[in-house]
Amino acid sequence: MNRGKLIVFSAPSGAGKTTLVKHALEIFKQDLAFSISCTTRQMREGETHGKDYYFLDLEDFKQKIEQNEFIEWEEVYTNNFYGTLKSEVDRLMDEGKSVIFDIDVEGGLNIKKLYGKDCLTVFVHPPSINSLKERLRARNTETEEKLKQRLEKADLEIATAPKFDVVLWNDDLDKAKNETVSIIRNFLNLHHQI
Ligand SMILES: Nc1ncnc2c1ncn2[C@@H]1O[C@H](COP(=O)(O)OP(=O)(O)OP(=O)(O)O)[C@@H](O)[C@H]1O
Ligand SMILES: Nc1nc2c(ncn2[C@@H]2O[C@H](COP(=O)(O)O)[C@@H](O)[C@H]2O)c(=O)[nH]1
Repeated sequence: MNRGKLIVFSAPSGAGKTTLVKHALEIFKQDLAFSISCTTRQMREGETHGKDYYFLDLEDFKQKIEQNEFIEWEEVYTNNFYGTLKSEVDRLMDEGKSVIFDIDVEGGLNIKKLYGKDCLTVFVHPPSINSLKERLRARNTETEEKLKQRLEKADLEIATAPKFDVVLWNDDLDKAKNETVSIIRNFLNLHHQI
């Protein structure tokens, strides 16, 4: 069986990576699977354990770090840990799927270092910092303090864009969705009708 490839979507919070990754998963149902990360942050309304994330308490997360279960992990925001499990990626690749990741910029670049040319890194670029603020406010998932924490990192995160294989501007959402499909179709050599 052919081993799949890896596609990483990274961006500052609010740029739209989750939206675009979900679209890709709908379009490439047969070929692509989502790497479900572990996190210690609180579950949001509408999220499901084992679908959006594996929601762990800090003790369990730290145990997994000690047992070397993560390919990469980060304390992305103060007291909120996120990590990609080796077992998750192996399981999906053993099924012959390519794997798509929605992870922060450091994690994304670390995965690229590990997998090299089998991995495509996509930086989702917001039109402006102000657009991040507006989108996060409209998403209504963060307190003002958490929103500030997320926005404070955005400039530094945007500065890493040139390190990614592809920079995808997410201004007009339909256009960004179409670009997402064409980037993935090319990388996975899926030239059949979808
Ligand atoms: N092009 C766009 N125009 C306007 N709103 C958008 C656009 N793309 C995404 N959004 C909206 O912006 C909000 C943030 O998008 P999303 O949750 O996908 O971002 P994210 O990068 O995954 O953020 P986080 O890192 O915080 O999880 C969502 O409510 C989404 O519906
Ligand atoms: N380094 C990693 N970053 C991850 C992982 N899973 C998610 N994330 C990133 O964290 C922030 C915040 O996510 P949210 O769901 O709380 O809004 C965002 O940039 C995610 O992409 C991971 O396994 N490793």
